[in-house]
Amino acid sequence: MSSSLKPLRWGILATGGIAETFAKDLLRDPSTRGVSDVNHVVQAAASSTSADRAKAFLKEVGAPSSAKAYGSYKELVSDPDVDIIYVATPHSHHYQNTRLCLEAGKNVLLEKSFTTNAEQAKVLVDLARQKGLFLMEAQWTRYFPLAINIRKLAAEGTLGDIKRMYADNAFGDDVEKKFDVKHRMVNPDLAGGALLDLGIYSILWIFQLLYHIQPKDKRVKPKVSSIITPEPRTGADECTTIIMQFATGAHGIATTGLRVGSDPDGKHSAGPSIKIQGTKGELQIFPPAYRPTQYRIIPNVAQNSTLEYKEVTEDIPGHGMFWEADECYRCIRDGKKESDTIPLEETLVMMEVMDEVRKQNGLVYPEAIETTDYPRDL
Ligand SMILES: NC(=O)C1=CN([C@@H]2O[C@H](COP(=O)(O)OP(=O)(O)OC[C@H]3O[C@@H](n4cnc5c(N)ncnc54)[C@H](OP(=O)(O)O)[C@@H]3O)[C@@H](O)[C@H]2O)C=CC1
Ligand SMILES: O=C1OC[C@@H](O)[C@H](O)[C@H]1O
Repeated sequence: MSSSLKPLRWGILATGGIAETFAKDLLRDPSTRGVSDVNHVVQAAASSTSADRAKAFLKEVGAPSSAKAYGSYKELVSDPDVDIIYVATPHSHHYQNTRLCLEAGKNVLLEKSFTTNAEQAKVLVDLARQKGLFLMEAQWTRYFPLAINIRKLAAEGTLGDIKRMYADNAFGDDVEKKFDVKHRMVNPDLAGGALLDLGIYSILWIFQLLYHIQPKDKRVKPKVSSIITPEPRTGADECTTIIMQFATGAHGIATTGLRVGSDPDGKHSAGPSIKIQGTKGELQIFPPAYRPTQYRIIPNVAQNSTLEYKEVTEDIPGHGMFWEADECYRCIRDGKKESDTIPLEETLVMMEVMDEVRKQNGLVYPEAIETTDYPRDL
């Protein structure tokens, strides 16, 4: 597929599960999602394991034969033909890897959660600003048309004043059977645990409505109260519940966990996992919170709401990661250094909330991955 539009030449840093999904989405024809103003190119991929691994990755995702395969991240960031790097390593590595990219003058799309703590996030944000580079946290769900529609109708007051939200993103796995103690989902050395991996989606849904669409003076860090139950083998957080009170007075209750899930039978029998409760009505979103396709609106009859009950389904033509990539394309084309949909300031506040949750519960990761020292071998 050729395009007359200027290409955005992507470098993929790491060759794991999500890197593969992302690269495949990048290579989808944009017209299948009704988009005609972007031109993504997979220019190169790097694996810290070997160049062969990067080569196999490029083949697997269907990249053009001209795409370069590197056996180290350093080689990737030195490639002058790469415009932007997608960092897809575990959370523990985000700070070191992204700093490597920024120091080399590359724009970055960084997987969630941005870093292990807010201090690291601040260093990256300051560095990107100082160097005039584009930097964005890959909160892909915010770019779904479904999420854009929900933010819009809430901002227009369709639900009335939003007073409370519940948001759950949890898996119901047999943890010991599914995750070896070294697995990134439970391994503290990789900043594993429910909070940074899954809980961030519960928090991001609450932030979209109770923070992002609010007037500027209401966009301040919420009060936070939380509890964590640790995973018995590793001490990573296994079940985490957070209550936030925002400047509007609204409450946001974010839950996450590894052992009891949002959608136990995978058929939505357990109902919605996100509830946005306004004075005129409630909007409910069905799981999974990270890739939702269905919501419904329920009128609040006690307040004579004129809202009508409505169910909406929005299918996704692929996995859905291309929408955040399209945002990167447009921002870079237009000379923007960050996205309005997840501003760096909001990423920092979300990181501060997660720091607070960890502090309240004594959850610390190893010093090597909490430090802002650079460079550091992990
Ligand atoms: N947006 C989304 O829907 C999803 C986002 N994620 C996020 O993406 C990131 C990666 O997750 P995922 O792809 O599932 O993870 P994987 O374990 O599948 O892949 C991580 C990759 O990182 C590289 N890596 C470098 N150092 C290490 C190390 N010490 N241990 C393990 N891997 C290392 C490896 O690639 P190589 O050998 O090539 O260097 C590895 O394949 C996380 O931040 C996670 O939160 C994950 C799943 C879904
Ligand atoms: O971001 C994510 O969304 C999907 C989950 O499967 C994954 O663990 C998480 O990292």
